Amino acid sequence: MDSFKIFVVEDDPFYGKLLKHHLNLNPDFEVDLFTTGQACLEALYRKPDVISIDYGLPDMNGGELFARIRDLNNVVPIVIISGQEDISTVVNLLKRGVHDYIVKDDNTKSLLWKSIVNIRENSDLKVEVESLRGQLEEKYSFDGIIGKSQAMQGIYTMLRKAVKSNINVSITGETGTGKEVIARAIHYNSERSKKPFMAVNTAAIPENLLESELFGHEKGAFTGAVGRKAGKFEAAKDGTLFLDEIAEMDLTLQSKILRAIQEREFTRVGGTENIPFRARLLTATHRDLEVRVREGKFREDLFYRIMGLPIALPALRERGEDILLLASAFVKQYAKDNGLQPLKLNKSAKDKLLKYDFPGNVRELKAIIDLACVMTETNKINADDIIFSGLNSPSNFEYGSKTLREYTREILQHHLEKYDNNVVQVAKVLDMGKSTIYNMLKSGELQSELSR
Ligand SMILES: Nc1ncnc2c1ncn2[C@@H]1O[C@H](COP(=O)(O)OP(=O)(O)OP(=O)(O)O)[C@@H](O)[C@H]1O
Repeated sequence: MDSFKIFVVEDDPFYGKLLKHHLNLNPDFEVDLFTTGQACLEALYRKPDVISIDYGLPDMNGGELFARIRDLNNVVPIVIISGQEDISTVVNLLKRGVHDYIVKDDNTKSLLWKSIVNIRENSDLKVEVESLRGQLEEKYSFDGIIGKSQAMQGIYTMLRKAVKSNINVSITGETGTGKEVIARAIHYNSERSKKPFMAVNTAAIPENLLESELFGHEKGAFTGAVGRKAGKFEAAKDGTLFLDEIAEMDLTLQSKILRAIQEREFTRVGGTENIPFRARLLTATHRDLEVRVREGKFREDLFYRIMGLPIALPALRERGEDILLLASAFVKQYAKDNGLQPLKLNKSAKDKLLKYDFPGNVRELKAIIDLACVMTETNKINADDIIFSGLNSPSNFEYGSKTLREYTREILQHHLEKYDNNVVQVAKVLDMGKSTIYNMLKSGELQSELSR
């Protein structure tokens, strides 16, 4: 950790040395002593991390010195040490941005120590928060979305419109096309970027728990509701709420969502209080919602409410050479994450990728590339290293007389048993959307211990 630079301005040389000696007990503290305000001002170019000022200096009082420091450096935290008689003046200085004040008595040196430790911890935290924020913004900036194809250019145009307004956005696209990536990019590039982003995959949560997950519940609302809990609508505050797989929601819940959007308020399960809904709403589905409306499975009024700005993500097979851009980025990422020498795709591997139709889209491409990086024995990835996974492999059609759906069901059933019906784990191992598995469980096509 870097040393923490402290300026102590104290005209009494004995007392100054006492403070310096005490603070120097911390090996991370680097303390400089000044006996006049002027000397401190002249040293400001050395960028102290904190300045402690004695209020009664001979050449200017603490208030003046504070003001002159602020002219030159408007961030460095300042602590003022004063006698009893100056307290009211110093308290006023707190309102003008002085960080802390300490009355001169026997406790001064330990109080100063505590105050400086506090300031330091906060500044470390600030740096951490800023860097995390930076990482998030980088990850979900438009630059983080890979793709130059004509089809993606249209998406960027819509994205630019989405980030400039507050309109609801409905994202559609096959599984694995990047709907969540787009939702995050909208949030992190909008003026709400510093506010919460709450994502809920409505298909991944059992129906009987979903209402409470979305709207929260009061204590005792149902068996197991031991305390009051805020739902995602509340936790999103004035940030962004992303409802993924919205088409899967049942009709009763759809009407509750409609009320929250229309009236901009909702109630917790088991509660009566109206809670305001202030977040921006983004939704996504891999289904054709119009068809669901025609089938009577999705409310028409809700459909129009959430539609807002529709963004329809193209399937990967419609993005031409973006396949190679994404593949190269995933190869680079894999090598970086695993501390390997740079890896490259050779021409035969690229040709093989371009001929495949990627039913699992970008997610599937990533899984194929990760596997290829494991398979290769050199720093080149060849066609042989590109293996289309069990679920989507074209060769599977050639075996026996089963349909791909039947093979999928068998593989999933096997994995569910192997992983104790842990859907999240199975989805991860097979690198497929959780919702597909949940849907097959719901429809009875798959069986878990829980549903048997
Ligand atoms: N344009 C892109 N650039 C970089 N990575 C992408 C892009 N699109 C998708 N990905 C990556 O592909 C994977 C799947 O993306 P995501 O989860 O957003 O898809 P989805 O459409 O929401 O899937 P599902 O329908 O299953 O919920 C993620 O690892 C994501 O980071």
